[in-house]
Formats: sequence, C-alpha cells, structure tokens
Amino acid sequence: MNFTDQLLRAQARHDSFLCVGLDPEPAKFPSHWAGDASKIFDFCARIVDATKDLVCAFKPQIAYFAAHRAEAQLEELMAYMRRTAPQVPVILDAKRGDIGATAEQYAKEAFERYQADAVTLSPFMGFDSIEPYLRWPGKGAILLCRTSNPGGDDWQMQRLADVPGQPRLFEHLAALAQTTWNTNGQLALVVGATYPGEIAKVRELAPTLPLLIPGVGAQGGDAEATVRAGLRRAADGTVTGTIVVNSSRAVLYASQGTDFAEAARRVALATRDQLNAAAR
Ligand SMILES: O=C(O)c1cc(=O)[nH]c(=O)n1[C@@H]1O[C@H](COP(=O)(O)O)[C@@H](O)[C@H]1O
Repeated sequence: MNFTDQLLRAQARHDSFLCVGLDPEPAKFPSHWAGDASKIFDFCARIVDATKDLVCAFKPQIAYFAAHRAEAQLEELMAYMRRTAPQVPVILDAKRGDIGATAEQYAKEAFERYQADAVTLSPFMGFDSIEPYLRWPGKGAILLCRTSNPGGDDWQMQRLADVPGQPRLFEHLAALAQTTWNTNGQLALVVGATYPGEIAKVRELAPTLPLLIPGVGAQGGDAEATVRAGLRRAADGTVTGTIVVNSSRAVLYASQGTDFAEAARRVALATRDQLNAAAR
C-alpha cells in the first residue's frame, strides 16, 4: 500500500488528523530518566504505546537521535513502531536535500535502513534532488513548502519575477508538486500551522496533496484555522485533500513526572478532538 493510502486508512481507523512528533530530548525526560540518552528508545516507546490508537502518523526527527549517537535506538524504535502499530505510517523527519547521487544514499537510509514510509525533504536544490526518492514504490516524499518558522519569509515569500504571474516561491513549489514533479503520486507538502493564510493558498494550488502541518502546540499555531484552511472534502464527505497535523513537545513533555505517558495521551486526545471538532 502506498503512503497516501496508509495515511487515509489510519486517519479513518483512528478518527484522527494528529501526528505525534518524536523529538526526544534527554534533558526534558521524566525525573527518573532525566539526562540519560540511553533511555531515548524507552521514552519514545512509552509515548508510542500511549498514543498509537489516537494518531494517523508518527514523525521521529532524526537530529534528536543523531545528536546523542542514538541512531541504533532510532532503528530499534522504527522496528518497534512497525511491530506494535503497523497501521500507523511513520514519517522520518530528516529534511534532506542534495545532488542526485547523494540523494540516492539518503533515500536508502530513510526507506531501507530505517524502513520509513515517508521522509521530509528540502526542495531547495531542485527536482533532480527529489527524483531519487520517487523511485521507491509507494514511499512518500514530503517537501518543505511554507515552513512554520519566521525565517521562512527570507526565501519562501519572495516573488519569482521570471515565472508568469510572479508567484511567491512557496506558491510556485506547491503548483509544481501538484503537477509535473509528482511522478509517483506520493508527494506531499509541509506548511506551518503558524501561517493559516498560506495553508489556504497552498491548498488552492495543490488541491489533492497531503499537507504535513507542524506548529500547533509549542509553536502556538491555530489548530482550528489550520483545519479549516487545509482540509478538503467532497460533497459526500470523502476527504480529497488531507492534513497531518504534527505536535511534538506539547505531547512529549506534558508531564515530567512518572505519569508522562498518561499525560501525553491526555494532550494527544485533546488535540485530536480539537482538530476533529474543527473538521466537522
Ligand atoms: O518538517 C517538519 O516537520 C517541520 C517543518 C516546519 O516547518 N516546522 C517544524 O517545526 N517542523 C518540525 O516539526 C516539529 C515541531 O515540534 P513542536 O514545535 O515541538 O511541536 C519539529 O520536529 C520540527 O523540526
């Protein structure tokens, strides 16, 4: 099954547009594990156990593992998610972007070594830096389009004088991703929840692509506005353009006590319900 179908199936099964981001920071672990990088797997596995019936995806961020020489724990976690939550697709957040030959290696890392269902990519180097990922049948490639950080303005909001209509860079990318770049039908786009106006613009230009939307929770993005701007349904209610709304820190560090997993579940449930209320 391809990434988009996995996503839609998990969304229907768990009645959820929520993705829990796995960004483990040992300094923020519950007091009995605080500062202990050897507990990264244990911490993430407890979060997975506590939220796996509430989410449509998990998104481990590779830097939080690599910074602690914990790639082996990431591999273990990927295998654990596959075993205990096989119905939930996993997005490896790696934001890769390099020439084709190197991209081939990054694709192998994401899809073979880590067995991810999709990977986040920076499209700054152009289509030949994305194409190697599209050769992997059914795997998702999620392109940064209008990111959640203020510095996204530096490039993404600039207008392209040489393209008809002088679109902003993120608008041009959204249009390419919906059409000529989407050779395997598995492209998706990242748009920050901190910019609902731009989510609406991306949705207009890319009506059917899944949108990965980080920025609710710790970054203060507006969950209701995000859903209204990003989700598209047909008249019969079928989802035609879906959203995957990520929250990491607000879920992971809801409590620093021994009840951290229960607290994470409470926040995940509340966030899922808030997204669903806006979707109805
Ligand atoms: O690609 C991403 O996931 C991403 C894109 C973006 O524009 N903004 C953004 O915050 N992210 C990631 O989404 C997560 C947000 O985490 P919280 O702010 O803790 O919910 C982090 O893993 C970021 O690296």
